[in-house]
Amino acid sequence: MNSAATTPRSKSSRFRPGDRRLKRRKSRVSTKGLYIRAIRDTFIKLSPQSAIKNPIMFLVWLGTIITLVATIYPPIFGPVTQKNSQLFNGLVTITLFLTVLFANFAEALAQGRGKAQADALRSTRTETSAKKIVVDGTITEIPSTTLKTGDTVYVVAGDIIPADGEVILGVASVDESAITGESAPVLKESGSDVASSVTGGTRIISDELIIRITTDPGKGFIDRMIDLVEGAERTKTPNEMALTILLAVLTLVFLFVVTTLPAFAYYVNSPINITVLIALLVALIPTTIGGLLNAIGIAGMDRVAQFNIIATSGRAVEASGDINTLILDKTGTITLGNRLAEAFIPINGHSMAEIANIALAASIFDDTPEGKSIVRLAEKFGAKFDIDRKQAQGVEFSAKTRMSGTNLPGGYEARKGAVGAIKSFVRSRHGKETPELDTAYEEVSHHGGTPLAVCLNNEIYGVIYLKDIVKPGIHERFDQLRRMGVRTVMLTGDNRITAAVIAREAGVDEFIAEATPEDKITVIKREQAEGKLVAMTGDGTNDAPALAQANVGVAMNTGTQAAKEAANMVDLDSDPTKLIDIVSIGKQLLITRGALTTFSFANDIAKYFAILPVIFVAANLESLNFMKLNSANSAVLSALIYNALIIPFLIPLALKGVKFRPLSANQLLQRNILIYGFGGVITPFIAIKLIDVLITFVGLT
Ligand SMILES: Nc1ncnc2c1ncn2[C@@H]1O[C@H](COP(=O)(O)OP(=O)(O)OP(=O)(O)O)[C@@H](O)[C@H]1O
Ligand SMILES: [K+]
Ligand SMILES: [Mg+2]
Repeated sequence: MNSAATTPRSKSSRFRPGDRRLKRRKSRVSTKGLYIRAIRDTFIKLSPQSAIKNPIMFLVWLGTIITLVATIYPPIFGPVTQKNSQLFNGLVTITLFLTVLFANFAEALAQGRGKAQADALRSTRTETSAKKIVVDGTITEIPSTTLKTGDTVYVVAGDIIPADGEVILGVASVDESAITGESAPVLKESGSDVASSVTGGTRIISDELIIRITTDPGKGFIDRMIDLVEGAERTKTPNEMALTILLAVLTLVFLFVVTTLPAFAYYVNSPINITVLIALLVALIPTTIGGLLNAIGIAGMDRVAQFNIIATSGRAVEASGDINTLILDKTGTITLGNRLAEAFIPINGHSMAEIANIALAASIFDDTPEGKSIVRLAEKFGAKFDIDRKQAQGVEFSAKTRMSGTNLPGGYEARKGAVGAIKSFVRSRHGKETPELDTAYEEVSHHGGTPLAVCLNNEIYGVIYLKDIVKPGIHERFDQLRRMGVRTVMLTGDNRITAAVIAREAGVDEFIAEATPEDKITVIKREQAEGKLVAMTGDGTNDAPALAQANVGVAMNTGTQAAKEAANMVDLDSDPTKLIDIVSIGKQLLITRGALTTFSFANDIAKYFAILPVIFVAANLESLNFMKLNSANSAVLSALIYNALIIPFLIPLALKGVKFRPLSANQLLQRNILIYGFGGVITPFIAIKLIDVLITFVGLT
């Protein structure tokens, strides 16, 4: 952390109480277009190269072809009976084909939104030319796609910034709506930690800038964003891999069972035909979750994108659902962050005028919002700075020194800062500390304010009260997190008392006061050593190592390139509280997948009971047919129709995610088993019975 952390970011300063600022990225595509595209992709996905990527559905696809052959030429797999009629084979074929199409459609629909977003992004990235500054200082125009890391370019109002980079000279306003969807221009200037990074594809709307390019062609932020929303880079996450393997193993087991059935059936004198065997196989293998698994993952990434967050990997999104510890800083994240000087408290017999004068002198070069507000307050008290500015020299604030000030002519040093920092400053100059200082500083701290001690050389004049307010609603959000089993740790450079007061008011579980930027990484490592997953936000260059170390590191879009590269998510709105939403989205993704897996497995039990009696009907195991389905054929068909229809039925749930409640992992598990496990067993019995009655009524079997 550095001075950047105390500067309200251009965007978070627009935070209004109660305003969640989670306006969603406006969808630039029509729903109709989305569906047309999804239907087209549904059929493209039937190609073998594409179909094989989903082994479960591929097996169904193979089964469809076999039953199709049996439909065209029924005697091919044995004598034609009523159980093996052309009509029955044909109906099974259609049902199986629909099953494959439904699964393809689910995936295509999930991908569709991302593809549409990618198209929109591509259209903003027109082929631009760049004004490259060459060694002798002259400018040559080259295509922006040939720019490399380290090149220097010149841009002027109206130009599109040709590639990602850092401003090295100039101040200008930039329209970043192409990436953030936010129309208000953002100020960019060199030297500033938070405002010096620019993104290729955005447009400069005033003044001019000189930019050093920080990415190679095709590797820029917008390129990465396109790859991501399009799903080009989507590799299966570890969780998805594990589930895919489980599903594959289950499928193999069922495949084995089903292929050994004919021998067994023959033994009990009840030969089975191939169509029924395939139907049984398809009913048993986990087609529901197999068909929806990819859609769930893609939709999770998409939900993150809708919150204006760029996640660089699906793994990060999932990890955010497993987070145990959330590290947040105080100023600007938990509090509103526009700390303003509220009062001066003179001590040691000094007057209000004296402290106001020294505070003014110590703040005259301080550009932080704190510094500026101190100047305003001091001037209200009639303080004046009548020394020639050129004779004085500013001492910039840093989170490490925790103070700032001005060196005045004649060797005078005016300083203000954290009480501990000023105490040691005064001590090093053989000044004395008084109990009055502690009284004043404790009073401010007990109000949750930040006390700044003011001194001139070795004499302390008093305390400035910087007022800061806990964001409304933050307490409830931490309560939610606690219910989800997530611990929150507040890290602040402020003193222990202030930290304790704010921590209590905000309801965080733990706080660390007088923290240096390095402490962030220490805390992360400590938590990780205990086997915990940690999430944090940051924006400064010195946050980069911690962002990289955290399991989920969210960089602010206003932050430096270093921070953005180290993080695995970038928040385009630069709202540090969004970390809380990210955790919720991740949890929802994991829960949705878990719920639908449970439902899928539970479903198969019922289908098994619907079909099994059919197979052993000749063996007089009629007692197995407790569902009293009309006929063998209608039982098989009903189970298959249910098996197909359940996929489109669950698509909305897979894409939207199951209703999310902030509960602990254990409570969630219990809830899910109850709803999706129990429901998953009951639903198909009822549905299959209904379908059986219906198809018998219309005379299909
Ligand atoms: N402009 C400033 N001049 C002098 N001292 C400052 C200034 N801004 C902050 N301080 C002091 O330095 C301390 C550390 O600042 P730092 O930015 O590291 O932490 P913070 O803003 O209090 O909390 P957080 O880390 O949550 O942002 C502050 O608590 C305050 O006492
Ligand atoms: K199934
Ligand atoms: Mg700060």
